[in-house]
Amino acid sequence: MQKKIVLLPGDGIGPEIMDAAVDILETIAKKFNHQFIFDYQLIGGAAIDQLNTPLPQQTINSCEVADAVLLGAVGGPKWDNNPSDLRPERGLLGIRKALDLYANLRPVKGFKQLLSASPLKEEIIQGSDLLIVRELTGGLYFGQPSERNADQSAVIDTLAYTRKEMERIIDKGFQSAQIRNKKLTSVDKANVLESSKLWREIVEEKKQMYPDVEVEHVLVDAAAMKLITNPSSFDVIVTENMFGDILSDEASVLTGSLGMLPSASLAENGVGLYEPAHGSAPDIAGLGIANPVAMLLSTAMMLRYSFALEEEATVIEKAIEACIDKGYYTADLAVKSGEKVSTKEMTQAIIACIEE
Ligand SMILES: NC(=O)c1ccc[n+]([C@@H]2O[C@H](COP(=O)([O-])OP(=O)(O)OC[C@H]3O[C@@H](n4cnc5c(N)ncnc54)[C@H](O)[C@@H]3O)[C@@H](O)[C@H]2O)c1
Ligand SMILES: CC(C)[C@H](C(=O)O)[C@@H](O)C(=O)O
Ligand SMILES: [Mg+2]
Repeated sequence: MQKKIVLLPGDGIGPEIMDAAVDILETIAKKFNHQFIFDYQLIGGAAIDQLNTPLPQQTINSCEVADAVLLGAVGGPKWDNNPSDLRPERGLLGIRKALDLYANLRPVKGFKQLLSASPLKEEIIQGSDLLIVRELTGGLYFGQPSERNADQSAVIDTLAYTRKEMERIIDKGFQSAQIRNKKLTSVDKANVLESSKLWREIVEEKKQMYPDVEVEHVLVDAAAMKLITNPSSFDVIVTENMFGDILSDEASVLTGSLGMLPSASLAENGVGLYEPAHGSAPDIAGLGIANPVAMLLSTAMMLRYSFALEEEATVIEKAIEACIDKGYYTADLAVKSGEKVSTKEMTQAIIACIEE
């Protein structure tokens, strides 16, 4: 199989974990006789530095004709004081919007060998396996107006959604539950927000179409609490953009580190962008110690969802698990025993397992 993949390393640890993804993809290509053609493009701070824009048109054009897109991370203190339209994060939001990547799937499944790496009690996280289905192209992130008034004495952000935007992500939530454990938790703030009231009505309407799925509504504040007191009560969580952003970082605690959480961002037309849930980790950038697992699990998701290469995806996931079983871990994981390794060493260990 021949596939063209756009690579957007971005900033901070982005290029370090992207190198890991490329090494793994080359190993998979060799083992299964595929050809992956890589097309490196700029996004985020790297693009601002070179082209004075966080999202060059060339990057959008390349993504539009690719079979899939892999993204590292964007952002960092260097650009934190830039005007809003020259922030690296604008590049990420822009590519999500340009490709209409409305459905962000963030699976949260811990490895049993890493139960002790979480600050939560092992008996609480044991058996937790959930999927956050986050709306990615609407809500507070994109609503207009979003601005300050002239004398800076007031500010407004807008939480806007159309019914259609809500319907398609809620459908994705139901469909995801159908192929998992058939339980859908819809998270909203319907006791306060008009947008959440419409959201809840749509979930109620839609549930007639998915009679095999059990549905519950949970307010976002309570959901935040339940996620770390009773995580195994969740199967699929569907929620709007901002709530999903916050809950997914919280959920990463179940796995021991934010560096373990992959994601897939999908459009209705089948286009997919794959990226770890974490950011550019400026505090450890350049040290060679970033955890590559979130990036590599995202790469496996790309093989599965965009290329239907189920076996290849499973080979990567199993190799990661085997390395964790052998005791390899990166510095972000607070495990008690094993061998602490660098990004490159972890990647090499995973490659060795794939080649076995
Ligand atoms: N998708 C993205 O590109 C994305 C996501 C989140 C944040 N950001 C951006 O990243 C920058 C830093 O944000 P932040 O510090 O709030 O969040 P962050 O996710 O970058 O880091 C939070 C903490 O987790 C650690 N961490 C994250 N990923 C790790 C990995 N793979 N291995 C080891 N440790 C890891 C970091 O070292 C840090 O201590 C900001 O500019 C932010 O806007 C980008
Ligand atoms: C960097 C930022 C714009 C982004 C978001 O909020 O969506 C990030 O936190 C994420 O979770 O992918
Ligand atoms: Mg986030």
